[in-house]
Amino acid sequence: MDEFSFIQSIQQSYYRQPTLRKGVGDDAAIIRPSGEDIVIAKDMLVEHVHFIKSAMKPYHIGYKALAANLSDIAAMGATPAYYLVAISISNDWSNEELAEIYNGMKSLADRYKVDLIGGDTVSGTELVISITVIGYANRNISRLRSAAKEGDVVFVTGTLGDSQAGLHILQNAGTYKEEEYFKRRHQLPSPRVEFSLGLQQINRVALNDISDGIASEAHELAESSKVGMVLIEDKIPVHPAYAQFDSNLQYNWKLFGGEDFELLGTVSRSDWELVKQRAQQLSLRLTEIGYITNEKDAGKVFLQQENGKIIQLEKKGYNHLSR
Ligand SMILES: Nc1ncnc2c1ncn2[C@@H]1O[C@H](COP(=O)(O)OP(=O)(O)OP(=O)(O)O)[C@@H](O)[C@H]1O
Ligand SMILES: Cc1ncc(C[n+]2csc(CCOP(=O)(O)O)c2C)c(N)n1
Ligand SMILES: [Mg+2]
Ligand SMILES: [Mg+2]
Ligand SMILES: [Mg+2]
Repeated sequence: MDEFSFIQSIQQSYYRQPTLRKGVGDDAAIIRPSGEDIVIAKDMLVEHVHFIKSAMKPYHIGYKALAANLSDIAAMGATPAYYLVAISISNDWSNEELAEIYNGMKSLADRYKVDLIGGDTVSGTELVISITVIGYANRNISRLRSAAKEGDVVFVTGTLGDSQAGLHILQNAGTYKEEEYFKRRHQLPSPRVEFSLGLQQINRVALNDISDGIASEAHELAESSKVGMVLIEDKIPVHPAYAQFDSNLQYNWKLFGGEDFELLGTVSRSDWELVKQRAQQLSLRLTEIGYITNEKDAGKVFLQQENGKIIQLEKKGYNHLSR
């Protein structure tokens, strides 16, 4: 298969988004938006950095690449509409494996009615997938990291540490409880798009998705909003079978592990009930894990430990350029 037949093979036979004027097949795509804010995000997945062939099937790689991007759109309170895929492919990936990568993306794209409208294809030394996702957001709502205010409730969806626990299981043979659950959380993460869209009635919710670990994302919120944040350690939600792992691993994965793609947020106490209702309607676990303090702690995150002691949390997490 050559470059042109590959592009032919990945094209959608029809598009679902009404604002599309031109999709795949010209020098660029054209969208004619209808008055909402346009939200654009990009995230890459790189072989040996984000995945290794032994832990991730091609389908998982495509799925996770799009999930990471949809997660950023969810963290902005937006409705995803389009995606573009740039892919660099090395010789050790077969046509069938490439098709499976696209099938993984397609399954999430179908679920959210997101159209593939462009991209680029090159040969390279390893597999690199760079996705751009485009969505729409209501002009009157804010989901910015800078939106947190003193007195806000700090919440998180789902459970934390699962993805790194899954990677650990995939890399260390053994017997584990709920092995399939943890592997799935690593290979097929769920972007919290429906939950985020369910909050449209609330004007102000500060949101950030957890890609690098909650400690890192909590700092991004606190810095951006110029407030302090207190997280209560024993409220940080974990799966019941998480207790099987070494306690140091548990601590590190839930705070600094990343790739859970859950949403960390803050909202006023008066809107908190509505947020809880939305999660309940989706059967999504949602936990109050802390609160926002004032500007004298600007940019700082504290952890209230199980013994009651409060320590300052380091801005530590997955960091590509830490050397
Ligand atoms: N190489 C780059 N060039 C231009 N802007 C960048 C670059 N890398 C990141 N950014 C921008 O920096 C901001 C933060 O990006 P970052 O990738 O940390 O966010 P994220 O996608 O939420 O996190 P993660 O990549 O861990 O999922 C975004 O506005 C992003 O577009
Ligand atoms: C083989 C292998 N080793 C390590 C990891 C863990 N990992 C890689 S990138 C990342 C943070 C998110 O990346 P980004 O900041 O680019 O969104 C994490 C937690 C993995 N998934 N696979
Ligand atoms: Mg990013
Ligand atoms: Mg993000
Ligand atoms: Mg991201």
